[in-house]
Amino acid sequence: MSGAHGYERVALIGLGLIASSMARAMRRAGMGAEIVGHARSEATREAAMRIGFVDRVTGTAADAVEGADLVVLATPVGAMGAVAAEIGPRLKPGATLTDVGSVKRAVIDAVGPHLPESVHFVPAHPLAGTEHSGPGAGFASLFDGRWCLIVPPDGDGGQAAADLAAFWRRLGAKTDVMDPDHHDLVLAVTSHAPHLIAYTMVGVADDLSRVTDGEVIEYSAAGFRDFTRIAASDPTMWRDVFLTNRDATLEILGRFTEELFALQRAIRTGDGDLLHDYFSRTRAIRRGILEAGQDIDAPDFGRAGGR
Ligand SMILES: NC(=O)C1=CN([C@@H]2O[C@H](COP(=O)(O)OP(=O)(O)OC[C@H]3O[C@@H](n4cnc5c(N)ncnc54)[C@H](O)[C@@H]3O)[C@@H](O)[C@H]2O)C=CC1
Ligand SMILES: O=C(O)C(=O)Cc1ccc(O)cc1
Repeated sequence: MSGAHGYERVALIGLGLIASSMARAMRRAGMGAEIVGHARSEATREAAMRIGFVDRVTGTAADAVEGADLVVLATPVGAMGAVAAEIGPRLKPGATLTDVGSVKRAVIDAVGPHLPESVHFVPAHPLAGTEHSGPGAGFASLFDGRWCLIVPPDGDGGQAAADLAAFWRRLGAKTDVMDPDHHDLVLAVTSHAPHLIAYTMVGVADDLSRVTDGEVIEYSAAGFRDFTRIAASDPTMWRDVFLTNRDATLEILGRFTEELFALQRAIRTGDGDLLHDYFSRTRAIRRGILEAGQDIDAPDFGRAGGR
């Protein structure tokens, strides 16, 4: 490594949306690092070279990490343990290994045991993405103004974590440090449960549209269109998120169903006050976020110009 956050060679394992966006953002920032990529399929390796966001590609993950100062696991979370087992013995002493997975405790447990003492393990999670996947889906500005959470297994992660945070800031992100279990609970509320709800709602509408001959989709209003966007997200990635963040997701979904039943009951019994109070509370939350000046991703149809 040369100087603060000056990784000279960066290896990206899994060349999809996130890895290709990172590579593009590195180039945009003028980082001179050599970018080596590994993808399992020849077609993905060829696409990465053709698009030009990597300097070279390798047929195995172990070859990609040779001599790399920073190694980024950017596969679905369920694949990370096996990749770590393969690359562990080939990692350069003093290198930093990170990941971009949406779940952190399961990744720490699956990856950590395969790493030599001489390697710094600094898990991370950029809170930015889209419903698209693959090497062609990435773009350099994906992380601009978005959080990247640095999630060291113990404590603050020391200098390696500070260097990784500085690297993410050069990619355009804001950074913060978070404890792994807290991360998984927060993300279960803000991302994982909402995705499951979107998947379910679109599934229900799809069942219904068979009955009504497509009109659910034809006349879908904005809210439902947002659900269809989210429910178009990568099936492998999201299967792995739910299987690996099982406890936190089930905890949040349990609370969600309780509240849903309470609202369902209010509708059945005609309890308009309960419904009105509930919706007033949730409206105040949204307004509070906007007044605090925080970026909200979902299009705001109440404001001119949408987003
Ligand atoms: N898509 C999103 O919006 C976000 C995703 N993430 C996380 O980033 C990671 C990557 O996600 P994306 O880039 O969106 O996925 P993607 O599907 O675009 O790319 C992942 C790539 O990894 C490859 N892969 C799977 N198993 C592999 C293995 N064993 N060895 C090598 N490559 C393998 C896949 O073929 C695919 O090309 C996931 O862990 C996800 O949880 C984090 C933030 C946002
Ligand atoms: O596209 C969307 O709305 C997202 O929610 C993107 C996203 C997906 C998974 C993550 O771990 C972080 C961000």
